[in-house]
Amino acid sequence: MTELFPLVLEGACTRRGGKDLAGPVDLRLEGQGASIIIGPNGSGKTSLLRLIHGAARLSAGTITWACPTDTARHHQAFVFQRPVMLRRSVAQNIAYPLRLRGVGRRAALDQARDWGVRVGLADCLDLPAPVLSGGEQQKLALARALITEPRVLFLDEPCAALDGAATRDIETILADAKAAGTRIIMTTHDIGQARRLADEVIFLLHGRVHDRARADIFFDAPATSEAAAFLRGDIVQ
Ligand SMILES: Nc1ncnc2c1ncn2[C@@H]1O[C@H](COP(=O)(O)OP(=O)(O)OP(=O)(O)O)[C@@H](O)[C@H]1O
Repeated sequence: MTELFPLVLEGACTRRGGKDLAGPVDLRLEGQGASIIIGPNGSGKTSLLRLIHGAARLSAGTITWACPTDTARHHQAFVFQRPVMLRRSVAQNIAYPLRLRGVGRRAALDQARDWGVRVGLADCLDLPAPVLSGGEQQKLALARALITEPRVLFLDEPCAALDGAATRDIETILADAKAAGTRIIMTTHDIGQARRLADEVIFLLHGRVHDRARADIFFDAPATSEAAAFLRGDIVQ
């Protein structure tokens, strides 16, 4: 199996309209577990995630996977805060990435139905996807991402608009994916969620990595006063 990691960022920046959205960032990511990116509003969490995934343009520095970048991209999936639903059934939505990869209609739909059941959408598989609730749409988005068996799953605030029950279901799906070997790189505003899911925390401030530590160390004894203040709920600028 092709090795994707370590992933190494050196002086990586992304700019838009003459403004640095994130960077410069130096980061080395190994191939296991869940890295959770946290930080104040506007600190660059989404921009960094998009940059690593290849959805934002690298304006300076380098991002190097252990394999060719195209190969790494093929093994990634990205889940957005507000998933885009195709005007098709739930099962057809979940099957869509397999169809794009050339899997036949029947085989893709069979797998999609399996994934739909796994994420708790068994009763909705034949409904039009746009009628689902926010939590159900996010479960669909996860099934649609996981059906390609990505080695790396990027998630940008996947539970931001969800209630507690839907959030718990999504976190269970993510924990299962991690246990099955999927590398998770995710942003969240929710410190409790970061505590529940993180193996390591990357704390951003002004587009840069201000602190990074194993999750237990970060939450018990953050190394910087800004991270400590953020965890207390203070406004950090
Ligand atoms: N398309 C864009 N064009 C110009 N500026 C942008 C764009 N997207 C984001 N920004 C700015 O870049 C900075 C980083 O934004 P980003 O969304 O990455 O931060 P964030 O930490 O994810 O924020 P939030 O917690 O509010 O979601 C912010 O100052 C934001 O206003």
